[in-house]
Amino acid sequence: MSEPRVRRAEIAIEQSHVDRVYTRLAELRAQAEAMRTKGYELGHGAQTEAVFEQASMLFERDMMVFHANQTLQTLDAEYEGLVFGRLDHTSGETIYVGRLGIRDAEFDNLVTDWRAPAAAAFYQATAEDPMEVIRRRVIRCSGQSVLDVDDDVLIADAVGDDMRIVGEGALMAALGRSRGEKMRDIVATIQREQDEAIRAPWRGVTEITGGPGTGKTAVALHRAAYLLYRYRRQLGGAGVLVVGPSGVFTNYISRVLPSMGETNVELRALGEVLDGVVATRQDPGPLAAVKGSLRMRRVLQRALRETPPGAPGEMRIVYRGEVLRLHAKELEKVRRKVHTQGGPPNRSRVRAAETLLEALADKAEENARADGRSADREDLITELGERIDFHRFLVVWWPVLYPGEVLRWLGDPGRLGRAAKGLLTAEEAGLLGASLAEEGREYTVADIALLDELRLLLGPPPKRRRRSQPVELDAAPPARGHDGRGPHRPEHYDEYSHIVVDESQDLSPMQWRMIGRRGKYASWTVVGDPVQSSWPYPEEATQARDQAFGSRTQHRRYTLRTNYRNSAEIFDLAARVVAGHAEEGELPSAVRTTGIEPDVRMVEPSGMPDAVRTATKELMDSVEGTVGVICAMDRVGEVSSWLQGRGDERLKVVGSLDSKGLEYDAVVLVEPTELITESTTGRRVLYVALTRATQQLTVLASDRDWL
Ligand SMILES: Nc1ncnc2c1ncn2[C@@H]1O[C@H](COP(=O)(O)OP(=O)(O)OP(=O)(O)O)[C@@H](O)[C@H]1O
Repeated sequence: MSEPRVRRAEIAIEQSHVDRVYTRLAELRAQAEAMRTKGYELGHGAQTEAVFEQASMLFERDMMVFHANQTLQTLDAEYEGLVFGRLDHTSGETIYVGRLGIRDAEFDNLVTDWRAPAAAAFYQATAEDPMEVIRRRVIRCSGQSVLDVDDDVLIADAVGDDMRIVGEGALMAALGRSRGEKMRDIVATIQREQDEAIRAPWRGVTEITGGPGTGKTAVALHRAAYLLYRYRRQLGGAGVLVVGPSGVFTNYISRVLPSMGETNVELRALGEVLDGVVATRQDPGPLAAVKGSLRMRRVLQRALRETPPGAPGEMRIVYRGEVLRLHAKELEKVRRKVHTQGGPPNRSRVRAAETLLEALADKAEENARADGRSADREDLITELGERIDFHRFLVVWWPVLYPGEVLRWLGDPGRLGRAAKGLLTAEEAGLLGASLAEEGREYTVADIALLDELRLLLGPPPKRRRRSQPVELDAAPPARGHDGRGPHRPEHYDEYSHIVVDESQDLSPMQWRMIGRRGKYASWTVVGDPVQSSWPYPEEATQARDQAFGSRTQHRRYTLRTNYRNSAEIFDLAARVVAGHAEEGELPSAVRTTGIEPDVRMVEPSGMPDAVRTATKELMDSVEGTVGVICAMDRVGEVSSWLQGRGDERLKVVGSLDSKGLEYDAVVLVEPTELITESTTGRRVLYVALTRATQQLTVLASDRDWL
């Protein structure tokens, strides 16, 4: 038979199996529906009501509805190709691998879940170690139709006459496909080195490093799905948190887990970790470095111990006809004393009252001594402690403090000077003060870790006040879970059972503290690439990170070495830019060549708008998928205005730091030197931007300094 005919015949064979799977899926769906209906009926039938009042029956009914709903949710997930693989074993057994395990009415396997041990060979078998697999087949479907099949022969000698082989590489085909707005899952083509990291044991800390495009993000998400499948009992209830660098990024990856049937994972960007605030703005590099430094913890601690603005500078209270007066300095002393005793201020008001009463008693005794009288200390403390005017003073002098307001206090040069003394340089304090003093400012991503730190240092506000004033940290509720839907957890939930941190090389020490707080009992998967780091002080971050992991002793590390994203031509240019900034062997190797070299054009600054328009149009015409225009962070608005009127879903303008983790079919990179100078880590940011394109790259530069 000719190759196309063989292919058609093999597609037809697989189609008949896929048809059986979907028929069975429909049956299972109908059964689950029926079970749900029956569950509801159990509770409502009039004659059965008395019987079902019994708690155990009600429990049974609830479980029935719950399970039926869960099954329906799994069956209804948007599967992009439910069946995607087949293994033919030496024993003659054939198994199909898919996104979900399905059995027929006789309990025989129609599809094996990709995460089940029986499916591991699909990812791990190689020609050197075939694991008794003769042929591995990738089946590509669209909806319920089989489009193509692609085979790998692992034991050539065992291929019988009736076994036909087609195709020349599912991986290359997958890599060459155009990119859409959202990342796709890679279940059908996970590579062996990736599979090892995905299936690593769940306890302790699993670190996955590798260069750009090596699949770290994909691997981390597939690992989350795998862990939830294998260890649902241990992990499912408490939940899994995935933290990414930006909202653009979490949106980009938001489809991957649902496409594998997992909807119970919370995705949050670093600017959305704290409930109640969503920050998307980035600070300039040097300012972000100050805000992220561990020294900020001391600065914040000092700041919150100061007298709040607007607090009275003097206390006067009349006791038995005598005016007792505490001056500013005396009040300060009382405040210091309360703070020195420790404990968060929002939990210390009672202590503040007691200490204040003691100071008033001292004052009364002092006055009495001067007049040759005696004063009864106990009486005074009891009487004043019950007086309404004392309490009125107390609530303004020791008010409930909110993180947002304490952070704003540091916009005052006097307060900042005192809090930062000996901790920040004058230049650092200047940057910080100017940023926090801005009128009506929105929080930046780096502020969120400071607010979270303050939340802990201040302690929770009393419940009653909190209800009436819930928005001190700003109004909008954060996006939770996929598409804003997500598991419902209490505010400031900190008991996740597993935390995945993507682009971890960029977390500041303060951000590590923020995430660490949420993972006190968690195991971790931490993904990153030191060469792409935009954080200037790695030692400090390592220290904070180790603290976040706590006493977890199991630590395993996987390194991915193949770049699946960039064409070799594009990656060569990127690698040249970081040469000298990466250790030997730290850069991955790109496996795919396209024959299209990156196009580097010299352009006068005045001609840049035209050049950007031209290059963008060319790339939009020549690729099918997305085109990204990447520029320095502070030029996003300007560059977007050059492209106004080209409204197209496929086109995105993005700042250098926001391009982390994303990818496009083609990229126009504007003024590479600006990406180096805007940041404290210069070339690494440019390296990130240069490694975003899968097919084509055009660089527009007015100088050659970056090369
Ligand atoms: N085994 C695979 N099969 C198909 N596609 C893959 C595979 N591994 C990675 N890819 C694709 O390669 C691209 C890069 O993957 P991913 O974004 O996970 O890499 P990364 O290491 O996180 O990159 P970066 O560090 O640059 O953000 C994605 O489009 C991903 O789908």
